[in-house]
Amino acid sequence: MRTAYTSDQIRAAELALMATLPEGTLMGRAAAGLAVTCAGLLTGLHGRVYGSRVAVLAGGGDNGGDALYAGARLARRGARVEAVLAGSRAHEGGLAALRAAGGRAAAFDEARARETIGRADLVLDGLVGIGGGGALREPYATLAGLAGETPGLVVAVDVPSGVDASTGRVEGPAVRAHVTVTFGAYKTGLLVDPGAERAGAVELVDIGLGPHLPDPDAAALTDEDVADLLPRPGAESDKYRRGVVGIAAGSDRYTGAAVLSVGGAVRAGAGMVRFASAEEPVRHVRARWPEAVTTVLDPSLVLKSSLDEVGRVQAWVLGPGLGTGPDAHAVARAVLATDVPVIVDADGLSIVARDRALLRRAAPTLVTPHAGELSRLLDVPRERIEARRLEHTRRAAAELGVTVLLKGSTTVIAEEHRPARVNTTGTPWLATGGTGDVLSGIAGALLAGGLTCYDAASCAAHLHGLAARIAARGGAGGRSEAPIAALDVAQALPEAVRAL
Ligand SMILES: NC(=O)C1=CN([C@@H]2O[C@H](COP(=O)(O)OP(=O)(O)OC[C@H]3O[C@@H](n4cnc5c(N)ncnc54)[C@H](OP(=O)(O)O)[C@@H]3O)[C@@H](O)[C@H]2O)[C@@H](O)CC1
Ligand SMILES: [K+]
Repeated sequence: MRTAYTSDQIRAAELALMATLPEGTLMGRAAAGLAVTCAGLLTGLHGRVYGSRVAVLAGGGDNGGDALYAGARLARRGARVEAVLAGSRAHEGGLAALRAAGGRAAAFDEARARETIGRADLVLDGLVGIGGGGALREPYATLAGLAGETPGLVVAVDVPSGVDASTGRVEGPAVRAHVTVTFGAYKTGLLVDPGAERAGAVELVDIGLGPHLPDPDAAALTDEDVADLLPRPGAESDKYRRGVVGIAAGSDRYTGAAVLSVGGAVRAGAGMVRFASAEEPVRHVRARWPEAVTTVLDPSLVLKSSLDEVGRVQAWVLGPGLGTGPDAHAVARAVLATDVPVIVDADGLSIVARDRALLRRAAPTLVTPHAGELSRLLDVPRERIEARRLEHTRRAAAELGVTVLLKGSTTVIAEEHRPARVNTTGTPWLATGGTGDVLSGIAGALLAGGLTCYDAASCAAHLHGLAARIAARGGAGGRSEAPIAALDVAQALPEAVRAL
């Protein structure tokens, strides 16, 4: 598991560790690790460090200190290092070390900074780290913008400046890095968009913080974690032990969403899928997935909140393509009145956004909105949700008393009193119609198989992303990615499970 922490958690751990070490030890470790990564990148570019040009953007705090000390190490190896000092003060020891190693440094001047950054092979962003707060002030903001225009490689020190290390929030200009070298532990803001996307590839430098870290603020599951969590059938398994999932999805108008959701559940290993809907979607599901046991719902029975005719299920998926009219509302009411876990997705979310009381139930509930749907659930503008994904996912979990999976470039999962889970397995090709329906089916199968909402959501997001990548590459061994359809994602699920 890749665990991540807030700035405050890191700071507390650093204080505890620093108390056991001579002064400057931690910064020395950080700068040494940073310099090794930069040297590797420069060697990759030119075959050597000697003669390459490095621009150090140094803020007034210790983040600038790290960058200056690393610049000094590169200067000692023959790099031409120029530092732009952004603050009214600069880290004294770092600045002295850089100058002693033959590097140059000058206070910010826009024309000169533009030239220095424009010709650099590598720009080291040491403007602000975990001590940053709010939108970047000048001249930091201008420097972040100039770093964005450089043809050279951009390496962020600890976090890309302008990204909130604790949340991934970005307000105003922020550095977009190719590589972020982070110290001691991952910061949550490096895993959650928009911060994650600004960070590029993240490299962790161990400075000995491990024993002092508290429970994590967030975590991303690895393939091994998911393999351990996934329910696997044993010799004794029958369909009920593997999990029977009910899917209430589709309508005469939207039949595809139902086919995709059922496909996700079948391919993710449900013991059995019971599909309940109107006549037209039932016809489509039977044609595509003969494994599913279907029931054409009688609207008059559903109005009495009765799903008895469907048979026994261990979890429900509610919503894809369901519509939002009175019949759909009656189905939602009936499903949410059951005493088994329910996933509410798509149209189901529109229904509960209008009638939140439906979410007050004793059994666990998982909601799987994208930013627009969460915006309706929380009555918060979509842009605010996009900018503060983690915060709003957590808020929804607390306010609605459910587990929340927010879809997007990095999927975030929140449940009260648990670390947020972040999924990073996806591919941009996943952003296509119907993939969310497949995800709901996968999560349904896992929930019926006995996982909690928290684990079912995390594992479903992980597998969904892996399957999408496999589908986009035309198989686990493929190198380049190509467009995919939602059904391809469902079809690639077994290969994703095999690849774990
Ligand atoms: N502690 C340790 O053991 C270790 C810490 N390490 C390193 O220290 C880093 C933390 O250092 P830190 O605490 O000095 O804060 P830091 O990130 O440099 O920011 C403060 C500076 O930024 C400025 N500034 C802030 N917000 C701003 C804004 N919006 N816009 C513009 N400026 C803004 C602020 O300006 P001021 O408010 O003073 O005017 C001040 O100059 C950490 O990320 C890691 O790299 C490693 O060496 C490993 C050991
Ligand atoms: K930085």
